[in-house]
Amino acid sequence: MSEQPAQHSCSTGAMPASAAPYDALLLLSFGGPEGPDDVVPFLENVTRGRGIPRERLKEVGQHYFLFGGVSPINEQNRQLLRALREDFAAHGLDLPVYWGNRNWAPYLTDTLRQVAADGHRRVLTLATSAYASYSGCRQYRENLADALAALRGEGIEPPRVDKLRHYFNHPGFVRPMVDATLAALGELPEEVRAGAHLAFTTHSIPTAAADTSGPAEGHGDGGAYVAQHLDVAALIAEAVREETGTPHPWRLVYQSRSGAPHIPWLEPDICDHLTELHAAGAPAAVMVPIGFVSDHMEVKYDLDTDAATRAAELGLPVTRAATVGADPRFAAAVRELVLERAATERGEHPRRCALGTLGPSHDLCPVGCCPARAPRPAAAGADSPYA
Ligand SMILES: CC1=C(CCC(=O)O)c2cc3nc(cc4[nH]c(cc5[nH]c(cc1n2)c(C)c5CCC(=O)O)c(CCC(=O)O)c4C)C(CCC(=O)O)=C3C
Ligand SMILES: [Fe+2]
Repeated sequence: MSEQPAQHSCSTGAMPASAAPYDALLLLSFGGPEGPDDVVPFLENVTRGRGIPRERLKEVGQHYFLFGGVSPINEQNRQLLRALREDFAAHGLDLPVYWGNRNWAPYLTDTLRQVAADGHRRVLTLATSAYASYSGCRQYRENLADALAALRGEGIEPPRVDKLRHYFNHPGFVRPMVDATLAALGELPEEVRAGAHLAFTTHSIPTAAADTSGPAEGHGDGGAYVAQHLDVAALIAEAVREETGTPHPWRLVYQSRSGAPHIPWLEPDICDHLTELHAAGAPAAVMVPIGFVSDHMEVKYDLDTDAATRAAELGLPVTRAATVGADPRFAAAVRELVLERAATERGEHPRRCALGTLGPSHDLCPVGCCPARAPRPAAAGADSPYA
């Protein structure tokens, strides 16, 4: 797919670069350890009250120690922050960008305290998860509610917080992944390239969470999480076919499973899938981590180390496509989404850009969207206890 920014853009040229009524953007992410001493406290933060088996935690700790105790995710977010600030400045959008995490410094509550101290009253949130699910959406909304409650407890009047719609099907998210898939195909030996399978991969979640992902009225169709990923996978596979003239077989597969073995999670696992592909005579595969926004630990360990080792044992040539990371097209997409939502909040009717079959996602998560097993207050949705 060629680079045609004008065609990719969903904002009209005449649209003023005004984010009003918003006065700040919050980049909200997972967080990760920055050294060996951080690993265990980080994992304690992640798993507090979440019932993850001890064996799994030891294993995950080892993944981090293999990389010197440093997760790539914080550096990825620093790069995304820079890309967003550069893009906003280049387009005359005067909107400060803050960064806060769920599980490690800079912690969300500290960031929102600073946002309030800087005098900002309406904050729009960009979460580093593109899809609907409890882990990727409502849990972040619960974290926002907790942070707002903490500020109230300190006598600080917290800002009003909204969250950008899911961006999985925005061209600024999909098109960099098309290019990355083409690049990863190009890294395969030429003689196996044309027959290569595309393994689109995302985080496995419990099937019960997948089935109830997205708005309550959509439950029953298998949930928004899988449907959204299938739409993105089909878009990328089709764009790759147009570009290469070759229809590469593809499948949506899963990785990074945790939880007790008797609880069903989404399958097949990427490693089992590679084994099956090899047994079925596939000459090669490209792993495309569409479920993730940056090349963080789930990508660097679970794909580049674990799945790559399995492929090497099998003798199956495998490459891995890059995630969008700080791609300027993704930064531009965030700007478009900010301007779109700001216009909607002002009562205007902006163009809402989306590729694929599902259409643009909702701005406000309705009541019952991606429900938690144990209900807790969640901000930035129709059931938010905050104005
Ligand atoms: C859907 C989803 C995303 C994608 C959306 C998003 O990006 O939000 C995601 C991202 C990430 N998950 C991450 C790390 C971990 N996730 C865990 C555990 C879990 N993830 C789950 C789901 C997801 N996770 C679930 C259902 C669990 C089990 C129970 C629970 O806790 O809900 C655990 C505990 C041990 C383990 O089970 O592996 C860790 C350490 C990191 C940081 C990587 C780094 O450091 O670079 C990132 C970006
Ligand atoms: Fe996770």
